[in-house]
Amino acid sequence: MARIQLENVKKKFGKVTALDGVTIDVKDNEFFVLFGPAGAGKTTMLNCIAGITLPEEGLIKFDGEIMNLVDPAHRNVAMTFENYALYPQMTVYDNMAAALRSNLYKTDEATIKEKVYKAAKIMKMENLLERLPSQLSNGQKQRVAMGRSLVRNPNVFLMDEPLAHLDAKLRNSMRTELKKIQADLGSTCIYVTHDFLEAMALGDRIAIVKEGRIVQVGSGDEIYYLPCNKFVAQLMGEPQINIIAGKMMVNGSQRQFVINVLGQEVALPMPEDAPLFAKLDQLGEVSLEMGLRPQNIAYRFEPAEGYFKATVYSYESIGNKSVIVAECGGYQVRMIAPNGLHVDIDQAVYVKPDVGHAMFFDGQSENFVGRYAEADYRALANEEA
Ligand SMILES: Nc1ncnc2c1ncn2[C@@H]1O[C@H](COP(=O)(O)OP(=O)(O)OP(=O)(O)O)[C@@H](O)[C@H]1O
Repeated sequence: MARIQLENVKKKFGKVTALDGVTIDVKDNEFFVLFGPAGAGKTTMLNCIAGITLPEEGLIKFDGEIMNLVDPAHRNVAMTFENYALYPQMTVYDNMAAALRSNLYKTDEATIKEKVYKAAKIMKMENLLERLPSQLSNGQKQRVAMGRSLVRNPNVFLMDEPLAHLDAKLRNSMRTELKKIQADLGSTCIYVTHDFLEAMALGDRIAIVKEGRIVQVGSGDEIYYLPCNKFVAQLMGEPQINIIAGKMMVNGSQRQFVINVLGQEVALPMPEDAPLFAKLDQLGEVSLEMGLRPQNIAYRFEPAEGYFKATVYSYESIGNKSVIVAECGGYQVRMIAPNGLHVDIDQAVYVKPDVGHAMFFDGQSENFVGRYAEADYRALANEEA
């Protein structure tokens, strides 16, 4: 297993810049997640590490050794592709054994058998070993592709959305299994996903990728609670964080976040947080955006003090919970609710933002300015580092 580094790696495809100076340092034995929107450059990063794609600039290092000119077969990486890449004419057993039988590894058949059965057991597919890929479901093919990586002892596992085609239940159990396997094998793993929960569950650290650049690297908690900008805050969370534009004002000794509701100024009283206010004061009276997670907006169906009247725009289940989207004075706010409520579209709902959990972004640059209880979250992030 190995430490994997990319230093200022650049890759263009024609006019498209896929990687625009990527630097990452993945520790030995780390589970490192690449998370970002489609087309951000995640797969290209894996391909550069595997040697399938040659970057125009920058270095790829394994344990400090420059690999740029080492061909893929000699990098000893195990890559699991989203499209499985199985040999159609070979049984599952032979697919899994293929790499070990190659000239490069020349493993004896008894060892191969032991390794294939061990991987098949982990992947819960001992009963599939005699089948051909055409006789497998997509989810089963995916497990074979993963199993094929597991039989090797590679420098690094590169996994490109390996669980994407599995149904939700299998995906959950495989996710737990994967993390366990990685810990047991003591392996370095670089894992691409679109799925926020998967990134949070698996990553020792997560790198946020946007337009060929690394925007932020940190533990899941660090990125979730202390996102470096609005883009990261919006990416990290399901349902997405609420963003409300406004200005911080002082009224006597009371801070207020003033927002515009249908042409009227509405002031939200802000609880005291001296370090946060000091940061905001430094900025002066600039436009801000307040980020408030859906779980930090309370709702009820009868009027109450401190609650704003809104109407239900949608009520939708997202698995084990639901999201109520409410419309209030031109704003749409997302809130978490239990499944199975009796809620009608357009009915009245009363909402109350718990602004004591807010984070703030500069309205112009969209960079993170500060948040409530920031020191506590920084301490949590340092503990995890
Ligand atoms: N072989 C190629 N030829 C031309 N353009 C490419 C090629 N491979 C990738 N690109 C482009 O490079 C950019 C990065 O692509 P990449 O596949 O790395 O993104 P990604 O983050 O993995 O996206 P997804 O999550 O959709 O797989 C995209 O704009 C893509 O269209």
